[in-house]
Formats: sequence, C-alpha cells, structure tokens
Amino acid sequence: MFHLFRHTCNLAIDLGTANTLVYVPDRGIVLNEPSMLAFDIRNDKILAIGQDAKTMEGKTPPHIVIMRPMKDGVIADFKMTRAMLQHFIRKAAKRFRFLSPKVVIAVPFGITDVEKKAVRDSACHAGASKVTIILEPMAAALGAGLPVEKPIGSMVVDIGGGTTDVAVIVMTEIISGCCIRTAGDEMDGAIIQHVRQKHNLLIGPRTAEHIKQTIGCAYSFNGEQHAKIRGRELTGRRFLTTEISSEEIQEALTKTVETIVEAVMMTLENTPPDLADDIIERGILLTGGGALLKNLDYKIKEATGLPVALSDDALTTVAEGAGKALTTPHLLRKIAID
Ligand SMILES: Nc1ncnc2c1ncn2[C@@H]1O[C@H](COP(=O)(O)OP(=O)(O)OP(=O)(O)O)[C@@H](O)[C@H]1O
Repeated sequence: MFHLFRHTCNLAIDLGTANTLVYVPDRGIVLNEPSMLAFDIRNDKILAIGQDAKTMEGKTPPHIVIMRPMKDGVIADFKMTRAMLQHFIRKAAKRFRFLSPKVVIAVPFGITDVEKKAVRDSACHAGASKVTIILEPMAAALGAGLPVEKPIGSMVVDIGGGTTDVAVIVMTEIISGCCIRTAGDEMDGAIIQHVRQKHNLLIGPRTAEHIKQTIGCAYSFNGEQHAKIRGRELTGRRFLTTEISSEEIQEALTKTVETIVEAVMMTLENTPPDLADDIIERGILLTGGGALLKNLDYKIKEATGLPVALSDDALTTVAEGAGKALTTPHLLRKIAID
C-alpha cells in the first residue's frame, strides 16, 4: 500500500539569502531554515545544512567554516548553493514522499542569467521534473494579496537579509524598481562596527542580529531601551559585559535605513504618473524580515508621505506568494522568467 502515499506533488521555494522556505499546496510552509552550511575545509566535506549549521555559527574550530552561499543577494558559491537547494528539496519531498515534483522558485530581483541557470540546474539535479523561476517581489505581492493581475499599480518593498527589492507592479509586470544589496545583513554589520568603535568590543553576527531584533529601531518614539551585550575586548584579552541603548543602535543603523528609503524614493520617481497615482492612494507594502526593524515603516512613511503597511507575516509572504503562483497555472505562466 506504500505506493498509495507516493504521488507527484509540487513545491514552491523562497530561496532567500538568509532563509529558505518550502511551501507545499494544502499543507502550507513545511520547511523554514537558514540558508547556511557548515563546511569542513580539512576534508572538503559538508557537515550540516540549514538550522543544524546555524546552531554552529560562531562556535566552530577554525577548519569548520559556516557559509552563507547566497550572501548579498547573489550566489556567492554555486557548488554550495546547489548542495543546499538539493538538500532542502529532498528533505521536503521525502517528508511527503513526492516523486519528481514540479518546483517554483522565487529568487532575488537582481539575479543574473548564470545564477538563474545554476538555480534551475540544482533543482533539476535534486529530482525536480520542471523548474519555474519567479522574482521575489512578484511573489511577495502575490503573497500579500495585492491585485497583481489588474490594471492597478502596487508597490512592494521586500527587505531581506542580503537585498532590498523595490518594485512597482501592474498587470503581472514589474514596471519600475530596483534591487540594492542593503538589507538585514548590513544592519548587523553596522551594529558590529558600532560596538567595536564605541565600546571597544568584538561581537559576532549572531549577537548583532539579536541586538537588532530586540532593541534595534529605525526611529524611536517611546524612550530608550537597553540590552546587555557580551564580547571580547578589542585591545585586551578579557571578556566584558556592557550595556547598549536603542538610541545608539538607531544611530548605527541610520545609513542603512537611509539607503533603503532612497531606493524607495528613486523607484517612485521612475514610476509613470498614472501608476504613481494608484500608489499615492493605495500606499506601499513592506515585507521581508528586514521590514520588521521597529519603526522602519514610519521612516518610509515620513520620507514618502505615503501610507505604508507591513505585511501580516513578513517572513513568509514570499513563500506564500510562490505557493499561490504554483497553484494558479495561468498566473505562473505570466510571471515566470526565462
Ligand atoms: N524582528 C526583526 N527585526 C529586525 N530584523 C529582523 C527581524 N526578524 C528577522 N529580521 C531580519 O530579516 C532578515 C531575513 O529576512 P528574510 O528571511 O525575509 O530574508 P531572505 O528572503 O532570506 O533574504 P533576501 O530577500 O535578501 O534573499 C535577517 O537579516 C534577519 O535578521
């Protein structure tokens, strides 16, 4: 009777630089793991992928390297990206005993043709019978329920780990937009830099990300918050604990926030007037994990003078949208990229 449970089913994947999510129709998101690998350079071997690799971050001996193969929104390491994608596809497919799934993959807006081919080949190698590639901002718009097929302009700002994609969409086309390599990772880098310079302390990306998510903000309304941080003295050998304030973090993140705001402003400037009119009326939708930085929506609202809304579940909107595309063939045909 085993064969009764084996059937061809399809998967939608949000291949993000920070997190990879896999969506299965009728089941929802079945896998959500960091886009990370642990690699042993002594014997050229992958030791762990996804969450298992993340738990090792910052805690490995020198010969084990924790890698983000899609750092900065581009495929920095083709071989590792392929291994990671194959692992996630096989993990999701095995869980549900799928045979040769059809796969829809959402990739960053700025992806090159060579990278697209690498993504396609990797998925085929992992057993996919057909691979369709769509762009993350289009998937985000779909996931958030924006009227992408209608002659109504919608604006999406997807702030991930490596990239921020800004797009104005109408009738399933991206009319104007840009992709910048400024997003959550850069915020973490700015925090590391700040703690180094102002507190003479060395902290890792894990600590920086934690600070960003707990007391980080783009604008402060209601008083300062504080957090304790531990790190190694830059000029010395001691491990110290110190306190850091939300105001300091806000200051450290100013440049990153301004760059994101500038990308939004630039896209608005390049948007045809009639579509701009729709956006003035309907506002801007923020999505992606980076959009969860406190009061970033306020900063964008302040700069543009437009209504700004944060999507309901910013970290899963792209995967949900890719899933919607997977289950709506006529729509998928329109938004698929070569
Ligand atoms: N509460 C939070 N506050 C601030 N940042 C957050 C929060 N939660 C998650 N993030 C950040 O969101 C980023 C990951 O977002 P997401 O998973 O949408 O990216 P991704 O899709 O993998 O990346 P990309 O779109 O660049 O391919 C990380 O930088 C993470 O630190």
